[in-house]
Amino acid sequence: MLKVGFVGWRGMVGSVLMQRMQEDGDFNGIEPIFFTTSQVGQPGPDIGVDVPPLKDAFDIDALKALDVVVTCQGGDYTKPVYKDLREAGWKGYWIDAASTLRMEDEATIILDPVNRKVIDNQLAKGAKTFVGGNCTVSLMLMGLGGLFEADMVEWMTSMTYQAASGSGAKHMRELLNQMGQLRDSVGEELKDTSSAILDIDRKVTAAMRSGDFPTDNFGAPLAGSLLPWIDTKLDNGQSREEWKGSVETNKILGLQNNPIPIDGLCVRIGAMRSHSQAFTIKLKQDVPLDEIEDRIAKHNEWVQLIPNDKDATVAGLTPAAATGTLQVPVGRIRKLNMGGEYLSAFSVGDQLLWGAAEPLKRMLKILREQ
Ligand SMILES: NC(=O)C1=CN([C@@H]2O[C@H](COP(=O)(O)OP(=O)(O)OC[C@H]3O[C@@H](n4cnc5c(N)ncnc54)[C@H](OP(=O)(O)O)[C@@H]3O)[C@@H](O)[C@H]2O)C=CC1
Ligand SMILES: N[C@@H](CC(=O)OP(=O)(O)O)C(=O)O
Repeated sequence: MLKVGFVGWRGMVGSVLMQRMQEDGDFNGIEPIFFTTSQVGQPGPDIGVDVPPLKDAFDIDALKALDVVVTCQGGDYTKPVYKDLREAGWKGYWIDAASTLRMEDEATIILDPVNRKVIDNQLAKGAKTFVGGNCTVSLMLMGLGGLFEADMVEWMTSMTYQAASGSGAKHMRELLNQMGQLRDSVGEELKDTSSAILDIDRKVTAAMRSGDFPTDNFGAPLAGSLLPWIDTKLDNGQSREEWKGSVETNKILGLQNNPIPIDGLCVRIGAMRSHSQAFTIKLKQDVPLDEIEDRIAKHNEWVQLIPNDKDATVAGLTPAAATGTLQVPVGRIRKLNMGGEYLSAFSVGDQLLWGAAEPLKRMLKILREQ
């Protein structure tokens, strides 16, 4: 029975992973051992089977006894511990949600409905390090995997609308506090349906700009606004999040030697936990729309084709519709005015499921089936 250590299981991503593993009975047939960076000795989580008290996540000897480490603890944990553990001679499997190791040669980015062949090849070569992809990248590939599989994409832009959860739990709380503060600033005026909307707007804007508006986490108002920058700046003017779109996609697809150009702008919006993306895709050839839709729809069981009409779009192609589900709706598929090779599409997906926890959960299952 595989001895599997879980680190970061009580965080936001880790909690989603625990929930999904319980739903699918994934704790049966493994020996789960739970680790912590702050609560050593406390009881482990209730997962329906007995588990020992929490162990120290920095105890290299305890980690060395494991066959698999699954970590959702973040890069600050991965950075020192992975190195120390490998240097101590550990040959087990490391499955990680953090971005730290993704672009390392020894790491495979995991998204098995898209790159199962790459994963299997790496396993056959003895690879031991498997890392979940960036959330926008994984969600884009889950939605448009059919086009990449058919080698139809010459280049692509992705303009994102990313949810607060991508920055963490504190940011989700801050977004809600911002929303509440905006609403409260005009509570009386909203009760009076004849009050002037421009007065309401002026008050809301003043509230957003006031010194007591809660912005400690985002650094600026997000509710009623947006933030067209995610992560740090690179020398070429891209944000790191934008850079990941290209390098991670091509690594997942095994195309590092002949990469598909992908770029765009990443924007934080006031959604809670589903990321959306608008794509402009330059196809290699002018392919009829019905063939394109067919390839997208048949690629995997989670992609959900949304007809390009208003009712279907506002009902099904939104964060409100996708959150909490494994579905990846893709819609607004149409040819652009620029010509038959130019395609638009829009996708939505829960960034804590396919964007974070689900690929890790599935990788553990792949290891068990070996
Ligand atoms: N947020 C996201 O969208 C994505 C995140 N990731 C990766 O996953 C990592 C973890 O992200 P996320 O889950 O958002 O981080 P969290 O901040 O929710 O959790 C991280 C750790 O914080 C500790 N912690 C301290 N206080 C609490 C508390 N009150 N409740 C729960 N945990 C607490 C826990 O460690 P302990 O039990 O040891 O104290 C926990 O494992 C990220 O750093 C990133 O690398 C990857 C993809 C997407
Ligand atoms: N950066 C993503 C979330 C995330 O954690 O990404 P990564 O796994 O690449 O660090 C966002 O802000 O929406």
